[in-house]
Amino acid sequence: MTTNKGNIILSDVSKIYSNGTVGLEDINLTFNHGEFVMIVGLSGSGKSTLLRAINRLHDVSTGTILINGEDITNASGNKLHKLRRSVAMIFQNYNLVKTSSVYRNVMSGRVGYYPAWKSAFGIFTKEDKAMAVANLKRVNLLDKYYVKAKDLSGGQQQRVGIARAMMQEPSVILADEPVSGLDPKTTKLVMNDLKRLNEEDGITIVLNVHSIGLALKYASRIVGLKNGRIVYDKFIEDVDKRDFKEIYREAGDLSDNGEADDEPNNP
Ligand SMILES: Nc1ncnc2c1ncn2[C@@H]1O[C@H](COP(=O)(O)OP(=O)(O)OP(=O)(O)O)[C@@H](O)[C@H]1O
Repeated sequence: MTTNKGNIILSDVSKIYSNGTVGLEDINLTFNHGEFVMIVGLSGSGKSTLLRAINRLHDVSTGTILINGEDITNASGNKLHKLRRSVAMIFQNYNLVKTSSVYRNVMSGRVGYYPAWKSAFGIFTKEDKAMAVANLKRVNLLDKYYVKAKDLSGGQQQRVGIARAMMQEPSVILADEPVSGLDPKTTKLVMNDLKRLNEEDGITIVLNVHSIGLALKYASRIVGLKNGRIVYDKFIEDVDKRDFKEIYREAGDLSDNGEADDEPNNP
């Protein structure tokens, strides 16, 4: 039996913001189960718009997006709720409740499985509490269980964000510049956590990044955006480093291409 789990298909997707700005134009892309896709492009090229369209944080103007074989662009009610649950999101600014404990933040990833009143009172099953412990272990932060999010470093907060994402039992993780602002060593820890989830759990990962160095090091596929359009799409084995000059050239800005990152090596 074939399964669509972890597949994302965008067909003829465009996004025009209400002020007339074109966020995305004629995007046709298929991400398959288990891919680690890194989206590169200059600031304003449409990377965040793409991720927000995939989990329907905003509506697209035209086109359709299938997640696990189901159309999220027209979904509502229970169907939308279930589709969103299968797509976890990791944010640049971590999006944690800073005054809450690590445990509470991680458990909040589970609320999609509970009626609102139960999660509001923090009523979770033993199994789900055990899942929180297991996910904190996976990101090596179990010792921070009771610590408030605000007392963690940026890298630790992002890894709590990853543990929280895992509580959704997602088939897809969307990560919007999850390592921007982190130092190279911490970046490596966060990226290695994501790579491990991708390889061990087969979770499809779509990750926005400014750094070409990081994309070359971790991606199984690299997609380049410019002005809301796809200008590059290659599997890592077909990538030539020189290709990226093309993506960045027109803006005349090669300073932000990530070559200052640590050299590619095995994660
Ligand atoms: N809410 C909005 N309203 C109007 N225009 C927007 C909105 N959000 C984004 N845009 C515009 O859409 C285009 C794509 O923006 P987007 O944030 O997707 O780019 P990006 O590649 O993620 O940039 P960055 O790397 O800086 O995060 C830009 O021209 C941006 O100004």
